[in-house]
Amino acid sequence: MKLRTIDLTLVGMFVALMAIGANITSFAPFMVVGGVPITLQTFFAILAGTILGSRLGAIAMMVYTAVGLVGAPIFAQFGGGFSMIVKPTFGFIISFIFTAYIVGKIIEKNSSLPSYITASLVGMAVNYLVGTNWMYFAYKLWAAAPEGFTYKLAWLWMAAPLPKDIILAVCAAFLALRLEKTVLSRSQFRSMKKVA
Ligand SMILES: O=C(O)CCCC[C@@H]1SC[C@@H]2NC(=O)N[C@@H]21
Repeated sequence: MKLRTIDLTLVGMFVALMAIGANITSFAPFMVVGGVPITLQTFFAILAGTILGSRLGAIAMMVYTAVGLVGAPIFAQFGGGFSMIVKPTFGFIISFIFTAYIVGKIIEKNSSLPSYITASLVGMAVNYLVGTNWMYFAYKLWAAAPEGFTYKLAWLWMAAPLPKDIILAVCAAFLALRLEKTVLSRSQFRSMKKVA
C-alpha cells in the first residue's frame, strides 16, 4: 500500500478538518447534551469517505485517531492523549473510521446522487450505532454514569445532534457529488495524482 504526496496531503487536510469540526463548538459550554458534545465530526468523516474513498478515507480517520491519542488536542472539547481511550465518547472517534470506509465503499459501487445520499446516511447511522452503544457500555462498565443513566437516556442524548447530523449528511452528499463533478472530476483528479 503506497501513499503518494497527494494522498498524504488529503489525509492531512481531513485530519485538520476533523480537529476543527470537533472543536468549533467547544467554546460554547451549552453545546454538550448529557455526555455528548455537539460537533461537526460526523459531517467531515462522511466527507472523507465521499471525497477520499473507502481506503484513504479510513486511513485519514485512523491518522486523526492516532494523532489525538498521542496527545494533540484534536478531539471534542480539546481532548487528546491516550487516556481518551476510556472516555465514553471514544466509540464515536473509532466509528469515524468505519463511517468513512463504508461511505466510500457504497459510492465506489454506485456513484449516483441517491447512492451518495444513502451512503452518507448509512455512514451516519454507523457512527451513531457504534458510538452510542460504546458510550452506554462505557458508562455502565468503567465511567461514572450520571444518576439514572439508562440505555434509553443514552439515545435521548443523541436526539439533540440527530437533526443537525441528518441535514449535514445530506449536505455532505450534495457537496461531495458537486466537487466530484467539478474540481475533483475523475480525469483532473487522476492527473493530479499522476503529478504528485
Ligand atoms: O470526544 C470526541 O471527540 C467525540 C465526540 C463525538 C460527538 C458525537 S459524533 C455524533 C454525534 N453528533 C454530534 O454532534 N455529537 C455526537
